[in-house]
Amino acid sequence: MVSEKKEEDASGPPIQSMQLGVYRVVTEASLPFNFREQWKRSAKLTPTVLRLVKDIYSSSPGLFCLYLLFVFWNNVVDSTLSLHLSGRVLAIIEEGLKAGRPDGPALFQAVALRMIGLALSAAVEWCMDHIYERLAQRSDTRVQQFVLQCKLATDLTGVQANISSNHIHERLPFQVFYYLLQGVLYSMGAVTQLGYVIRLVRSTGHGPAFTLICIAHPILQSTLQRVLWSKPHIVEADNPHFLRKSGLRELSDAKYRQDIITGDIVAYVIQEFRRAVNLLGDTDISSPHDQYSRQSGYSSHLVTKLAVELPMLYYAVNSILNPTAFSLSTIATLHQSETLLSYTFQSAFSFIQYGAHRVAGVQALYDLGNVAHEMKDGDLPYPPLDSRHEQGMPFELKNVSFSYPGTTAKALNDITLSIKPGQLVVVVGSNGSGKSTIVKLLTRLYDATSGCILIDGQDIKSYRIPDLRQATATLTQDHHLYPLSLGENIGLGNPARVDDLEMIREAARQGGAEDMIAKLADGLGTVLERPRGLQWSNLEEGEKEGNEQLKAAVEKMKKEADVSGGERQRLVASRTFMRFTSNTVKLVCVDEPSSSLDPQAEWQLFNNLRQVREGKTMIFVTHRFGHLTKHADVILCMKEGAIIESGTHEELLELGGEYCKMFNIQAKAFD
Ligand SMILES: Nc1ncnc2c1ncn2[C@@H]1O[C@H](COP(=O)(O)OP(=O)(O)OP(=O)(O)O)[C@@H](O)[C@H]1O
Repeated sequence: MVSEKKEEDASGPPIQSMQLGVYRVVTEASLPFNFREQWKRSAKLTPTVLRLVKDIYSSSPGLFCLYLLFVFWNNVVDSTLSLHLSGRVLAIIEEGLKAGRPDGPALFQAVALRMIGLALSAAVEWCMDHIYERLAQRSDTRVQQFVLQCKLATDLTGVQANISSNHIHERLPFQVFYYLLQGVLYSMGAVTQLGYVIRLVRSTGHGPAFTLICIAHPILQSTLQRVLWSKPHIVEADNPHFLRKSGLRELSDAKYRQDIITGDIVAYVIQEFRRAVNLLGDTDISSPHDQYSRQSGYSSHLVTKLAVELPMLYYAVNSILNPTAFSLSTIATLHQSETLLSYTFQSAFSFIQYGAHRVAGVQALYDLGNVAHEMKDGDLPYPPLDSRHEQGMPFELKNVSFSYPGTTAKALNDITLSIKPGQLVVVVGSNGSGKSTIVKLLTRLYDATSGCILIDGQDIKSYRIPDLRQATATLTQDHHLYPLSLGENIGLGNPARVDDLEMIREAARQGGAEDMIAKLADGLGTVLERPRGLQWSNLEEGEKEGNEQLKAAVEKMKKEADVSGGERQRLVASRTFMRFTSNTVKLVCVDEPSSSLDPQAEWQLFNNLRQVREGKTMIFVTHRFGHLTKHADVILCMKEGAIIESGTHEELLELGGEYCKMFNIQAKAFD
């Protein structure tokens, strides 16, 4: 079922949405060709093309020039030269046939020349392939470095606003460069081949009609065929039965095994899958691109097909009307030229159709470097030279409200609060009450939407961000292990001492990870999260059977060590202890890091953290009342983005409010 609907868009070209089977497809509406518009759009992309060419050139100037030379030879010179040399061989053969005696030396010379041409062409292609990969890899590395720098420099607000930048493929710039190069060369090739064909046709006494017939097929194909790839488009599967069927199919994934088995829902899943299939019926689920192409009607399909045979019809008609017009060798040469010309024109047209779209992809990559960083850096050093920060970082929050980027709901609502240097603050409250958010604002991962946060009487935004980062240690349950060695994972808590094994071991002891590291065969050298794609095999079990050597090779592949959730938390905690070795930390924020830790490990972790408390303000977010709340200088109890109670454990119990209620629920469990 196909339906098309045009939508007016205030800025940019109008868009149209259509239903193709189970997909909703939104594209730019097809407008009548407007040269000025096209020119304006292409001109906008010129700086991107120039930057792209400059980038590829700078990645290796020598290889770049050599590659251009070879590609020019291959696409422009070689094809026309091959036509000419093959044509000569055919002409000599034909003359020999007519005379009844072949001209041996001339034929030998022509064939030898054609062979030399072929050998040269193969050599150029071989070199081109090698240079292509080298040049491409150098370009990829530059792109990877650029993307890495841009992404690492992006703050959380930028990350949240730029979801699409995750899908960048490093080969894209080189592929587009190659594509543009091909486009230019195909166009040049088209001109030279056209020149050759016109000359050949003239020499046989035929006019431009035959030349037009040669290029009719590519022209008709590019104008009559509907190609979705040639325009910007969005595809979304929106058929509810198709979506349900896909969701149910995914339940066979290994990650759901345990839930499916324990839930005993196999029969339900199969029955629902069958139901979804029945409801979906014969609705087209094939690729939307194929469905879009199939929309070109039968007549355009037929016309395009017929156009391929036009030159043949021309020879046939001429052989009746004017039997001496074409010799067989001329027909063979013309047929060869016409095939080549048709292919070249087709490629040149496709370049014109897709070029702008592909360059826009590179533009999106370059735009990564222009992501506006919401987080503006200040110029005050931290800690201020004249302050009393030996005790820890002091805070003053004045009417602070905050909504996450792209949302309107207030995660924090009008918070006013004072934290003295060196205080141990414990934040408690129900899920979603804003506990983690407050920590994110104090560590300047986000800026308040309204109100202000002062450190030592100065706006948090006026301090230099790198100084604040160095003065802060965080430990949350959201931390991840890096795909690096365990030693680096811990050592990077203090990058300046990442190689100091003694310090790393001590941090591992404090974080409770010492014993688990000792159990691993590679110890601190173990890499837990191996970067994806570094080892794989496409062997089926049957292929290994009977081939002992292959089996042994597979067994030899490095098995990835794995650790439990609690052990991961211990490793991350060790990284935080390593951070303290920098002696710059004035604020420690610990956000519920103990969810997977056993009670002994949790108790040990908090004790070890309290032992390094000297000279640091400590903020703990927790759901568990016990070790921490008793030691807290102040407990903040949060609800719906606001602080509803604050005071010591005893004060809040006496108050008999929300904190007292939550404490009693936990205490009762042990009565
Ligand atoms: N990255 C985010 N984008 C949008 N909204 C968010 C984001 N993170 C949190 N929120 C929302 O902000 C509110 C406060 O969340 P926050 O994580 O601070 O709560 P919490 O008290 O720490 O909860 P929990 O006890 O469950 O960890 C919630 O409504 C949450 O849904």
